Amino acid sequence: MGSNHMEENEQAVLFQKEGKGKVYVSGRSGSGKTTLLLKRLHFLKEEGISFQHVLNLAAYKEDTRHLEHLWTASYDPLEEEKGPTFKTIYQFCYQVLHRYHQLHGTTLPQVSRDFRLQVSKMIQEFFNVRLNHYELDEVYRKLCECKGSLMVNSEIAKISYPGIDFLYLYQQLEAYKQQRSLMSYEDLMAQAYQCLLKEPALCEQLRSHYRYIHVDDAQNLSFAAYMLLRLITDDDTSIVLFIDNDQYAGAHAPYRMSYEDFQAAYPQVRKVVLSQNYRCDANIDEMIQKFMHSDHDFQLKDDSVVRFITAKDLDASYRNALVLAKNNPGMTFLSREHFTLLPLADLLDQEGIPFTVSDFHSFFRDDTIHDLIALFHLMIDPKDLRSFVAVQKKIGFALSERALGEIERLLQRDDTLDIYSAIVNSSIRSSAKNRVIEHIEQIRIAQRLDSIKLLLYVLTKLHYEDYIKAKGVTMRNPNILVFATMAQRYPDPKELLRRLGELAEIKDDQRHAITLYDFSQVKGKVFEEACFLDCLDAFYQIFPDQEQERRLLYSVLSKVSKRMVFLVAKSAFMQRMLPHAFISDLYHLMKTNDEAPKHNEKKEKQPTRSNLRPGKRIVHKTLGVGRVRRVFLEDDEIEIVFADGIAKRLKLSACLEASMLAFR
Ligand SMILES: Nc1ncnc2c1ncn2[C@@H]1O[C@H](COP(=O)(O)OP(=O)(O)OP(=O)(O)O)[C@@H](O)[C@H]1O
Repeated sequence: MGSNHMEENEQAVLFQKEGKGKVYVSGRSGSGKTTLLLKRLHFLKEEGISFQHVLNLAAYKEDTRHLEHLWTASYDPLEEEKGPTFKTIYQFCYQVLHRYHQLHGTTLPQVSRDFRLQVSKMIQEFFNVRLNHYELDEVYRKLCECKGSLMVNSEIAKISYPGIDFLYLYQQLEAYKQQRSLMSYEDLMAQAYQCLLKEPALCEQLRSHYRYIHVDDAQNLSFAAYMLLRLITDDDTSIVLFIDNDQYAGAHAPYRMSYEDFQAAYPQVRKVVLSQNYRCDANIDEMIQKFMHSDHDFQLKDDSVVRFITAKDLDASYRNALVLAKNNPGMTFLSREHFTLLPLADLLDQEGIPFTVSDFHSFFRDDTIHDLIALFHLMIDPKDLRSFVAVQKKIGFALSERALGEIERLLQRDDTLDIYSAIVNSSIRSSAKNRVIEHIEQIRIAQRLDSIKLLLYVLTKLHYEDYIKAKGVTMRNPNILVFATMAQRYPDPKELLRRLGELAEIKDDQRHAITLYDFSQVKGKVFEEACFLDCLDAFYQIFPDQEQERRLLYSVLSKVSKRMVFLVAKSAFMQRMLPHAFISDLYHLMKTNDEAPKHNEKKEKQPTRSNLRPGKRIVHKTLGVGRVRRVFLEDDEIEIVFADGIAKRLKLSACLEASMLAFR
């Protein structure tokens, strides 16, 4: 009661006559920030302020739609009046740039979402360094940060990354974009700011037009965006940030604006702190608060709102999801990675259970999957020249274009030949021929293998694994595990290919009951009941920076109000799987709660090779506090994520012998 009353008093700053002032509204997920924003807009309307002079910014398009929907539902159910408009910061910056280029008669560059591929090529070309998916992600984020934080060259030059001259890379990327008249989302914000600096008249126009600025989910803004807002505000402009710095902020160089920084930018800022969680069940709220803040005083009353279900393998885990879907038509299924939804979509489709899945076709666009499908086609049909051409270099056959041309002619002339007999009959150099001949017998035997054995065969015996390894893809990668799950489900390779073909045709726009989303699609959505499909370490290796991963999981968890289920599998594709460290944390948090006070006070045992398990909180004598992420007993290594979110691999025996580790 007391705190509610306090909050009301604090909120009153948002409802002063004429609604002026600068306010920093900070509140965790579900604390009512968006609700308060809408209430404030309604208040301004009642005060007679025209929405024309109000700029409402949100992070994503999905959020703007959600806000429009909420406004109509709460304040204008009959849709009688023109309501407030909501824009993303990117839309706003684009409009600023558009005006600027119109004034100068220049052409506005095109916005392109992602330059990752280009950056990867540049790194290979200039520094002869091949980065895997995660390393590339890290470098790309740093590049984005340089732009979003308006860094000057001398600051960029201080960034170090093994084998890469960072400033040179940054400058090359800039030159690449400029030559092609392209820009990224970070450029959009930085350029809009720079254009306003150069064009005071445009700045003044915007300043006198927008007298009220609201930013929902302000944790997503970049530093450049904040600087831009600074330019279009004066002493009389009201600017209100609604912010939760715990939540995952998007990929476009987010800047965590603290209250102190905001205060430094604007004198006389007021602060409103919202501390309730109106959305989630109290026990879920306890769990997510403890998950984000280890010092939170954890008080759990009922752990039944959160369930963990372990299956013997990944296929069985998806079957558990199917049972949940049958019994709970209102349940939403969430996955960390987009295409890990595919095996569930397959089961739902088989059972005729209506579902909606938004574009899991990335699975079919994935290079490795493309190759595996071609390899399977080739194994089933040794005359399939198209598939052979697509993969032959990747499995070390390395036949020249000329040789392929000759094989094609031989096949056309004699339809009793398959590719391998054509190669034997051809005039191709014997060294090249022999590379294929040594496999022919086995390839013919492989035609009779079941899908899983065939997958193993192409990966190991045909050495496709060597090819993907060089690109940083291992047998534990989600795409391989999903393919293997489907292979296990459809033992006949022909049937497997047929089914994958069918699934590739499933359209995105089905309007059905059960919904399947990956984490990136959760924006602007809330759920009563959710099942987390792929809670495995192998599926969560997305951000090298674990703090980001934690924030992302927190943002998703906090959108589930009543009940959640986590699915874990013990194995996949004959490999032992581990639950992701964060899911393990949640599990231990919920399950050990009963004994927690007594148990925790007892001194933990000394760490040993057998009790150092993923999720354990430890202290390292020199590196400080951290959490065990993985233990590689065979390699005598332990991977620990330290407080700064960076994972380090250490020699396990050295740590134990020198008593470097203790449990927390
Ligand atoms: N004062 C309140 N009393 C009761 N319910 C509230 C109150 N404020 C908000 N709610 C409800 O709580 C839920 C969460 O509110 P809201 O979406 O505004 O939170 P939020 O802080 O914006 O969350 P997020 O950061 O996750 O977007 C909504 O269902 C909303 O209707």
